[in-house]
Amino acid sequence: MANLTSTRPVHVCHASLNQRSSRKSWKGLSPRAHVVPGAQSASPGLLFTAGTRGCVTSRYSKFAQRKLFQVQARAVDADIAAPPSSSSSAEKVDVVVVGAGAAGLTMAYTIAKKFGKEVSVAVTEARDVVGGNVTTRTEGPYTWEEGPNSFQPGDPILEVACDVGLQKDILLADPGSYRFVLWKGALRALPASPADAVFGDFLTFPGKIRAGLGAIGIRPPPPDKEESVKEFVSRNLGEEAFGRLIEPFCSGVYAGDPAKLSAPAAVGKVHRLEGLGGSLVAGAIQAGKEAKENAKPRDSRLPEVKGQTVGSFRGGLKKLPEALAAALPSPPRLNWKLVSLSKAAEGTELVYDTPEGTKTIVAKAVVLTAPAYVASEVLKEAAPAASEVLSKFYYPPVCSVTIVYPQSVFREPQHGKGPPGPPGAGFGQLHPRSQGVRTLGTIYSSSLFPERSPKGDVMLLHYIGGAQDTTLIDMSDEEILAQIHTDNLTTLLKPGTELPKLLGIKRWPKAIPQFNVGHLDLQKDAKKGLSDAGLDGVFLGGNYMTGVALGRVVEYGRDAAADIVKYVETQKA
Ligand SMILES: Cc1cc2nc3c(=O)[nH]c(=O)nc-3n(C[C@H](O)[C@H](O)[C@H](O)COP(=O)(O)OP(=O)(O)OC[C@H]3O[C@@H](n4cnc5c(N)ncnc54)[C@H](O)[C@@H]3O)c2cc1C
Ligand SMILES: C=Cc1c2[nH]c(c1C)Cc1[nH]c(c(CCC(=O)O)c1C)Cc1[nH]c(c(C)c1CCC(=O)O)Cc1[nH]c(c(C)c1C=C)C2
Repeated sequence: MANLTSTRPVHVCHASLNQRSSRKSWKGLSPRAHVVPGAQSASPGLLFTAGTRGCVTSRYSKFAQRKLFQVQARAVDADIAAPPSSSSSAEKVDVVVVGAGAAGLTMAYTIAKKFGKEVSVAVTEARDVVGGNVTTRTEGPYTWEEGPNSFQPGDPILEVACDVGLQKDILLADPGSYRFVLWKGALRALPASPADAVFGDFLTFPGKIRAGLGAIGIRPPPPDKEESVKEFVSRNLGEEAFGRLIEPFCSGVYAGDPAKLSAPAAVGKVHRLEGLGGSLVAGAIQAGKEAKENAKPRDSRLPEVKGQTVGSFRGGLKKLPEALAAALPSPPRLNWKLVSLSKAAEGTELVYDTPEGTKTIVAKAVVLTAPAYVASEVLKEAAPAASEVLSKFYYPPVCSVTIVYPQSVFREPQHGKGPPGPPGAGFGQLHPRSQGVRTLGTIYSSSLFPERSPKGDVMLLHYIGGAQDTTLIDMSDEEILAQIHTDNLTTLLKPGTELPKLLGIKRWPKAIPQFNVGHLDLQKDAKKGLSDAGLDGVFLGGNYMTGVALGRVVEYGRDAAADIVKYVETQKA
């Protein structure tokens, strides 16, 4: 059996968009294979594998290629931020955004849209595809996500989606989509509201009393140190609420370890409430008042968002990065891997490894949206202290596994809300580490977005691995599939159900940055390290700085664009 490890390099095909130096060269196909450290490895599914191993190009939709081609042609004609024809002369650009994930593309799009006349912007991307963690796949009648499965439909991400023409493609899942937690052999629906928590059977009677008293402030006072999520929640709401509610939540957002995650950094919105009102309940009332006072009129293009819904796009999440990339005045430079940064007379010099050799850009401002471990590497020479701090952000491995069972193999669950898959309503289920199931959680993909798989098929997305199970990634595809199926037999399936159809296993050797105790200090120290090295024009915009939610990185890209432009203007003055 193949034993794929986290250190396995990924060879990225180049035979797609090649959009550099000269008018002629974009058509050229470079045969050179390129190793991209930090790029994520994709294991092809056992079902649809032919010819796709290691070649990400095939996943890039023809539509997006055509769109980028059109934009490319426009950009070349207008000579917008066109790179120099000679590799020896450094190109000059006002803002370079490193990384064409959701954050970088939103940042570049916003700068171009709002400030495009005054400020030039270029996006550079190490891989041959845009989207970063957002990697939707379509094979035959199935469409599935390998990274994020959906987003919280906050106004910023919805507004950006409308701006780039996706208004009609926004999908909001059934607002009654239950989140289930496995507890003592049964799946139990997570309380959807405080009233549910009080009157439902998710917590025992003593557990409810403890949580209720703690929430109104009858609990030990905050200690004089940064608490972990486990400490903070156990102190405020009791051990039971922690184990049944918050421990699985930490898996479902960070794939993390709640004994290590920092309360102020990882669950800042809840942590803040205690300080705001003296207790969680008083703080929530105060925060509600503040939110009402600060509410802005809502953009009329945005859909109404009801209940516990989550969002995506027709065709999958990748539609957003593709639409952002297509709306840029000059397309992202794919296969441009940043290797180093240094201070230059007119700003910051960026050195790239590209299929045409080494290229250099000098920028007034640089926004690094690549992961912290990449930022650490490229800053080694120019800012050793910042580089050292950036190497400390921890990203555990996670695998995402999408499979299909026929509807007939599911048991009728005790919760009475129907089995996964239409017409059963549900978002998915989480498995606390204490419950003896290795899979972290399962998204009911075909319940959430039924048009992504044929009727009668139940498509499930599993996440497995994380901060408390780091050796999972060393297992073979067959072993991972067998583990997922065993776990499904425990939680969902009729005994004797046969192995499912496997659509794909995606290995994320470094998945999600952990906002562990000390995270806020690391963030401050990383910024200070840059400033001490004289790199004031280099901005850290990765999700380890902004927050991990997809909606949050888009919000950052949109809202921080003005600050970057302001900085550029001070440099031009
Ligand atoms: C398995 C998984 C599940 C998730 N589930 C959810 C979810 O359900 N909901 C949710 O809201 N969020 C989820 N997230 C989190 C969310 O997807 C990410 O936080 C978000 O997509 C990060 O976007 P970004 O643009 O900040 O970074 P990235 O997407 O990491 O983009 C950074 C880009 O930088 C590029 N790059 C790297 N090195 C270089 C270099 N040297 N030179 C140039 N470019 C470089 C990368 O190739 C990449 O394209 C999930 C994440 C993972 C991994
Ligand atoms: C089990 C692994 C993971 C699942 N999703 C993620 C991981 C690591 C990543 C993730 N999920 C959410 C976010 C965004 C958080 C935000 O602030 O918007 C991220 C980065 C959303 C989310 N998913 C679940 C919950 C409870 C949340 C928070 C907000 C919400 O209620 O929607 C639950 C959940 N996540 C996963 C599963 C299987 C699952 C089941 C109920 C997968």
